[in-house]
Order: sequence, then C-alpha cells, then structure tokens
Amino acid sequence: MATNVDFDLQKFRVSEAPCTVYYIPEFISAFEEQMLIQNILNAPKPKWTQLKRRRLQNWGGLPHPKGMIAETMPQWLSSSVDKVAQLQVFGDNKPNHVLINEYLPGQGIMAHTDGPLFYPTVTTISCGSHTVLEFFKPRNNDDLERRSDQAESESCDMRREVVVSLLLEPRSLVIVQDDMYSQMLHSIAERSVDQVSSETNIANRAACAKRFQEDGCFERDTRYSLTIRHVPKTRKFNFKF
Ligand SMILES: O=C(O)CCC(=O)C(=O)O
Ligand SMILES: [Fe+2]
Repeated sequence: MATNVDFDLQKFRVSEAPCTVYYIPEFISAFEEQMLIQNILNAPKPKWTQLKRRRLQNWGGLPHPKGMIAETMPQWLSSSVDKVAQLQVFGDNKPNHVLINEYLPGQGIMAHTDGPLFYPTVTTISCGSHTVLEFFKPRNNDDLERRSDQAESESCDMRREVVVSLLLEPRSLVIVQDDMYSQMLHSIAERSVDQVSSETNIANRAACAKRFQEDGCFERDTRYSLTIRHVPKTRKFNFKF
C-alpha cells in the first residue's frame, strides 16, 4: 500500500463502529510481514517479557507516567513505524513506542483500556494470523481503569456484552481513536477458532477479504501484533551516583 500526504484515510473509516475506527487491509506486504516475524523471533531472549498466558516485547522504551526513557527503535521496526507516521494519525507527533504481543492459537488478552498515556490514538499492525478484537462498554468507572497488566492477573473473566467486534486480518492496520479508545474496553478472546457470521457483529467485515464474507469458522494461527503509539512524555536517562 502506498502512503503519502494525499492518502485519503477517510476511505478506510469503519462507519459501523463507534467513533473512531479506521481499518486498512494489506497495509504491509507479505514480504514485510515475513521480515517482521523473522526479526521478532530473532530478538534477543531478554527482550521477551513472559506473562502468564502470552509473551511480549517492548520497543522504544518502557512507558511510565513520569516519562518514558526513550530508546532508539531498531531499523527493522522503524520502517513500519514510519509508514504509520506518514498517515499523520498522531498529528505532528512521531510514534515512538511499539508493543509486540505474541498470541498462539487459544491465547488472547483480557478486557482493558490502554489508558490516558497514549490517548487519543493507538494503531496496530497484525502479522501471521487474523484475530477478532472485541469492544465492551465498561460496567463502571473502575472498569475503565483496567490496564492490560492488571487484566492479566485477573482470575476470572467477568463477562461483559460485546458492543462491536473488528476482524483484524494479517498485514492490516487498525487505528482506534477518541471514544472508541477512551470509553470502551477491548479484548481478544482465548479461542483458537473464530466464528464469523451476521450474529458476530463485525463492524469492518465488508472491508475484509472474500473468504470472510461467507459465514464460517476460521482457525487462528500464531499472531504477532505491533501496537504502535506515541508516548508524549519522554526523558533522558539520569545516572544517579
Ligand atoms: O493484539 C492486539 O491487537 C491488541 C493488543 C492490545 O490491546 C494491547 O497491547 O494493549
Ligand atoms: Fe490494548
């Protein structure tokens, strides 16, 4: 997909979802996808953070309310980050943080919000497999405070009603902003097969490949997601002796 200043993002707006979601299929090529997966898997072992039910890599620094100590992005990641930056969804800011999640079939992420640190924009490139990202209304104000690290330690997944779902195909980019970012929780169910039908209320289904237009069950493969965001507060590392 070519990206330039004349690129019309509005064409990719998911009008069936609350404000605001953009979904761009085939945002990266199959070659770029393979290179990303290869580099993710070649990262040094200490780059992985092992959670109870999935593992992740943090690039660009560790986000912190007091400011992120910024680290240079590796070359293999910066071309994808630049491609997203060209869409200008972060205004004049350049995205400076990438969280990479690995999901084996059957793995997911509990309902959470990404919090005020990155508001109002979060963008995600999917590699290796499709998945279904589900959005929920919060049950109360505390619910909106749930971060993914807290959600991870929750023992039971208290059911909420799905408001809307997005089908994220491999090589796609999804952009979530505004109320959809701040007023709803999102999660990926721990399933190895996703059922797609009119009942599953997938807001971007019309924008997906032909195979997803027919009702059916779709097996997940291993998925790597690159969540690319802008952390406004950064600081230099201080040595304290
Ligand atoms: O893997 C995804 O698409 C979602 C990841 C996510 O929600 C997060 O890391 O906060
Ligand atoms: Fe998230």
